[in-house]
Amino acid sequence: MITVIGSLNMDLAVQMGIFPKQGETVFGEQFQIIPGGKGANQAVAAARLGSQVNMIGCVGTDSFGETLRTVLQQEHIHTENIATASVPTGIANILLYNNDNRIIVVPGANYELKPSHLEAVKEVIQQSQMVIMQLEIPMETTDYALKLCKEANVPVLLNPAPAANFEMRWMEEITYITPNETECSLLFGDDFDEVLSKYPNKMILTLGSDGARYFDGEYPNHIPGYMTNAVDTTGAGDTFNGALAYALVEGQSLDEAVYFGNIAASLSVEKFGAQGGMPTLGAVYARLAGLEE
Ligand SMILES: Nc1ncnc2c1ncn2[C@@H]1O[C@H](COP(=O)(O)OP(=O)(O)OP(=O)(O)O)[C@@H](O)[C@H]1O
Ligand SMILES: [K+]
Repeated sequence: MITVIGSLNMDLAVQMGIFPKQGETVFGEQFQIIPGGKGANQAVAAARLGSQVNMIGCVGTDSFGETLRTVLQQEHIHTENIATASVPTGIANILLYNNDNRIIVVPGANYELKPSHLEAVKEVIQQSQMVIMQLEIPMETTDYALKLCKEANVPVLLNPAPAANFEMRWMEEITYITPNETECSLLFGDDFDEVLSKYPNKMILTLGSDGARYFDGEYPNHIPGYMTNAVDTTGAGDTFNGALAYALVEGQSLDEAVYFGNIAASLSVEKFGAQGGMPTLGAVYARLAGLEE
């Protein structure tokens, strides 16, 4: 069982041809309501590959909260440990204009996920084979989750996004950390070779279409990405994290698991949306088989 402790958001995306000025009202071209949040996305990525996934998070009592639960249930994710708070469900308001995007995130219920809730579902967390986290929940909750995992020796995969919510002292408690280049520069510095060599077999730096790198204790290791025609890279990082966790729990080596993560993420960028493009195990194996021919 993989447990994800993280955010659930409803993404509200408006596509527009004219951006409103102050005080102005304009007509938009398209509106979409899309389930998201890094926590929920990574849970879906792992579940679609066949992992048993337990989601721990917090939604509001509104209809978005209900929908987000239902969407996860349809992916066979356990939702009984998702708390409900009397504040609105987290949302991301996405304004798409002229190939540009402006995003406003209101964390809402995600910030009501408190250590007391983790304490209440402690057994589930401590019986997991791996816990996946990101940083869209309160820092005190991340602290508490790491403490519970350490107590029970549960490996933790942490995706440090958004980077501003990261604490360096967590490095000792984390088993794997998966920054992208921006997050790595911000938190650890620009000299990636040096940074990676400090955290052997622990830090996996993702490089977009170039794949990912890590230091294996002896040598730097670059696992190239799978070249494909990207339609929408939203959710690539989330797919990579979910797939990496799936593969590690299945007993793959770090090398194999990163490769598997790259392949899964490459499939995700071929389709629109974050959760929409996440592949099944069959799709990943089909691409792997194609590579072996
Ligand atoms: N254009 C692409 N083609 C193939 N694979 C890709 C592409 N973009 C991303 N990937 C895969 O997704 C992984 C994560 O991508 P990236 O390093 O951009 O993370 P990210 O910034 O967290 O992603 P995002 O925020 O776009 O979801 C990469 O390691 C790679 O495996
Ligand atoms: K996508």
